[in-house]
Amino acid sequence: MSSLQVNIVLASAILALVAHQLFRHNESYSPLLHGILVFGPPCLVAIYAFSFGDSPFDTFRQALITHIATLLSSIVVYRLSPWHPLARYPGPWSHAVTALVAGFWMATGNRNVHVRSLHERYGDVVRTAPNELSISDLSAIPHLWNVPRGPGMKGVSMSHTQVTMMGIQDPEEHARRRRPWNRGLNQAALKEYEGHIMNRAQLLVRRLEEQHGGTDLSKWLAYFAQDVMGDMAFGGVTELIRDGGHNNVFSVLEEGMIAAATLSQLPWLGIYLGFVPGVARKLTAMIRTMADLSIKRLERGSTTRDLFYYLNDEDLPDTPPPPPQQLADDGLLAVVAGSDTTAAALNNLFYCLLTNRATYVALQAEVDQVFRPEDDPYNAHRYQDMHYLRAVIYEVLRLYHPAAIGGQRQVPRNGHGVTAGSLYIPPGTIFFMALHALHVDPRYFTYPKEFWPERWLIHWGHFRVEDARMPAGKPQVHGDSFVHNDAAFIPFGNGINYCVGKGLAMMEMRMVVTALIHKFEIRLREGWNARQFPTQLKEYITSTRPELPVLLTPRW
Ligand code: HEM
Repeated sequence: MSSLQVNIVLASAILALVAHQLFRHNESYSPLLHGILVFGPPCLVAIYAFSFGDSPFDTFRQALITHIATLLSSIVVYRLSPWHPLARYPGPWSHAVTALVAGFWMATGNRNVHVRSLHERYGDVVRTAPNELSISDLSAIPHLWNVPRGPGMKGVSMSHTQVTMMGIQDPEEHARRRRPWNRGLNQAALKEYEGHIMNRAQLLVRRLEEQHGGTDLSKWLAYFAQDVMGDMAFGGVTELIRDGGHNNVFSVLEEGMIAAATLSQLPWLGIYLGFVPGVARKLTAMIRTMADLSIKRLERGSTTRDLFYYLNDEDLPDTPPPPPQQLADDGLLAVVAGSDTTAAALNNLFYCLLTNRATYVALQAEVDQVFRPEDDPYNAHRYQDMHYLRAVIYEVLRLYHPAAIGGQRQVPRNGHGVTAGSLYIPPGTIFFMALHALHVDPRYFTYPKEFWPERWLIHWGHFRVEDARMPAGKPQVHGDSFVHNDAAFIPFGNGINYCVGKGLAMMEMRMVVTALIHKFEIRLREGWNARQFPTQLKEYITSTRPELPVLLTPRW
């Protein structure tokens, strides 16, 4: 090797170490900056070698190889070193080396189960990626909700500049974008939507009455949730309950979800893929379809007060309307956050009911107490006193949380970090509140992995634990040994980013469950292996909806 070549290798290696430090201090998702840090130093070295008469192309190739090899080695060594800010937190070394491992788990749909197993092994705070913690420390969590959102949604949107409200990291900008959502989903607005939801629930019942010989309930529940969100977000673009699923514009959602979930762990990859036409086709189709629907809704104008009416500031005539791109982003968010979550929750709920006959019978008794055979079971006002129904819904949300990746946050890079109880989270750290792990933690819930709605009624003081029915095959629990910690149940999140659609979701779930239980005797199709359902349940951004074959017999 000539002395010039030695100089080239040395210079490239030193510049790579400098580039790593620059990148570490100014973490950015800008592809331009990444390009400068990766290709800039080898270019400088090539120019230097050229001045000595060396071929710039050969030098550039050699410098680039040295630069990338040194950069990667430096990153790996730093991430595993005791100087890394997250070095003190336990976790598998493979997760500390690269976020690709977390991306892999997300792509399998089993990330939550995996994270729960990591918490069982390593404790309440686990390093799940080089710069990421998962937190299930209940004393810390209440202090963490108002930390700004993490960068995951940049990957989902495949852009570092254009994200939905859920991806806005600046708290002030988020609060501004959230205002129309708050107006469009508050109690007064929900009252206006009741009629729409009732129409959809009535149509659902009528169509189910026609399904002689059985049907896949999962499909109908999804049609219901998607038609409702189509009404809310785009002024009624779909008639899935009426016409069936062919031409279902929302099927792109399901297809794009695996890519979206994976890229939420690897935002930089999502941003790069956004520049490559044809890659992540399904995700791009999902984003484009929702944008088209928003544009069509804008062109049609509003005929009714739906969520879009508020998102478009039509209730504030003196306010200029938001830019169309913002509406397209909001429409996409409404449909992803609002339809898939509710559909999955309903599907899981009926699975739990149909595999727990005693619970089904108890719920049916409550429904029959409130609604006589000749009554219409769509009166939302009367759901308020249906405590067993609420307990069943809560129990399903606890056990099978449908918004799997809720709760990602990032401590601002330019501050002092966040102290929450005994926990210190350094600046720049991304973290998740491990909702699923909390929901099934035996420190907070007795028989945590059992579907047992009675736990809520005991907790609310409706009866004593001694008088309660236990989960099948479980010994009777007495007095103080019953554990129920409400603070560990956070299905809709909390703080400034909590789920703005909670009221709508609860109204939809109450109405559909009450209507179906009131109108039908529902059984699982004979011979169907119910045990396969939980194994088919995957969590991407929202959970999947495995098939649920049922037989519905009208009761009256
Ligand atoms: C069972 C159903 C649902 C569950 C379990 C659920 C759960 C969640 C969770 C956990 C979050 C994240 C909170 C956080 O990061 O702190 C969230 C956010 C959100 N949800 Fe829901 N959700 C449901 C239904 C709905 C519905 C029907 C809508 C209606 C549009 C909706 C709209 C939203 C929106 C817009 C956000 C983002 C809020 C923000 O960024 O400020 N959700 N939801």
